Amino acid sequence: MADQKDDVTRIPAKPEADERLGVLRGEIDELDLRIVELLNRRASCSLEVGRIKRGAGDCIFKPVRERQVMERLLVHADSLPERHLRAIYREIFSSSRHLQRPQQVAYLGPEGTFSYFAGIEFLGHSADYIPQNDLEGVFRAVSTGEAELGIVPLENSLHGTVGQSLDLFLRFGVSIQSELFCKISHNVLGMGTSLADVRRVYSHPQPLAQCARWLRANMPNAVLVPVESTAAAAARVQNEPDAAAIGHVRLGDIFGLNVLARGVEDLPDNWTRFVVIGIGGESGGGRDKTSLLFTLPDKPGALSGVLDVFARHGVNMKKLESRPMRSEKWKYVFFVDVECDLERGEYASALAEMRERCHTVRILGCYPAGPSLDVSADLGADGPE
Ligand SMILES: C=C(O[C@@H]1C=C(C(=O)O)C=C[C@H]1O)C(=O)O
Repeated sequence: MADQKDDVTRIPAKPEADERLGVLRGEIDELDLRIVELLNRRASCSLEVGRIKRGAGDCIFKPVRERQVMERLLVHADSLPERHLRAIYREIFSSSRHLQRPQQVAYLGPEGTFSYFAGIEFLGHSADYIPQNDLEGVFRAVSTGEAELGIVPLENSLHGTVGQSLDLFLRFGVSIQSELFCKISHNVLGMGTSLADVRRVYSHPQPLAQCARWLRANMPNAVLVPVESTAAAAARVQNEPDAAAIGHVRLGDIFGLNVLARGVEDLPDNWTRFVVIGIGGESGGGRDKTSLLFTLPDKPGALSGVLDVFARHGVNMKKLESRPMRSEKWKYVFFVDVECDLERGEYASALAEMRERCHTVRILGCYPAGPSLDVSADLGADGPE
């Protein structure tokens, strides 16, 4: 009781509260003007950086620099939660890049795929997102210059490599500029209101695989139909009341569908690693990962010889994958991720040794280790901190 009374006495009387609100709002108005003035000054600096980059034929997107800017500022996050500061700066960077040169980002469309949300979450709203019908379209758009950047899924924590993405690196001379890890959650969406009425479930093969057990247990009679993307599945379902799509929860808003079941992935810790592809990339320090591919002579010890080069030079290998070469049957190309910048001077002799042992070595990109982002959040349901 005493507490309640104290609470009541602490609330200022109405005229007093109004006066205080007026003062606070006056302060906010003043601060906003200063923020905008500073943002304008920042934009002018960025425009000049852009002119210098264009003069030198340099790329616009500098993920290492962006990470440095962000890390320096996060130390100062105080009343503003870190997550909010990151979101604000994601948009400042997005605007800044756009001012330097409007950026087209190709992705596997249509709007509403996980690639789309990964792009927005990482590169912000000032880029122009150009949907492509398939992953090949994303690589092609970047290699022809139709898009400055592309966003492609490379691997999933439950289902491994997206083989098609790796294969496309063999056909297109694009490089990896950055990576990001996205938490993925799947939902069943349809025009109806009950799972029991669903006869067909459309989705991309990856989500169908990631939800296989749940689907067998909860929709045993539905036929699973693989299609080009999760959002393409949602588009189809608009005209088929006895069908459902599996994908991002916000496909419901985009395509006017009901969410029939949420979080239907077989294991909740479901992450996809995406990479941002472009032509060339950022040079200089601060890059802590390298992706490369190599082909080997057909003789005993060829692969172990390359792995030995890594071991002797203290290079930590994170991933090794072989894919068919396609141009020659029963020949393979190896894709490797290592935990260092292989273009740095200290690894020059390791690279030279590798080149001696391999038929071909191609560095796909050196880039900063990527952030982990939750792209699955239903923004409407995103509560306070
Ligand atoms: C301003 C620059 O260009 C881009 C925008 C950045 C920013 O707004 O801080 C940082 C890196 C680049 O992606 C820069 O290279 O410094």
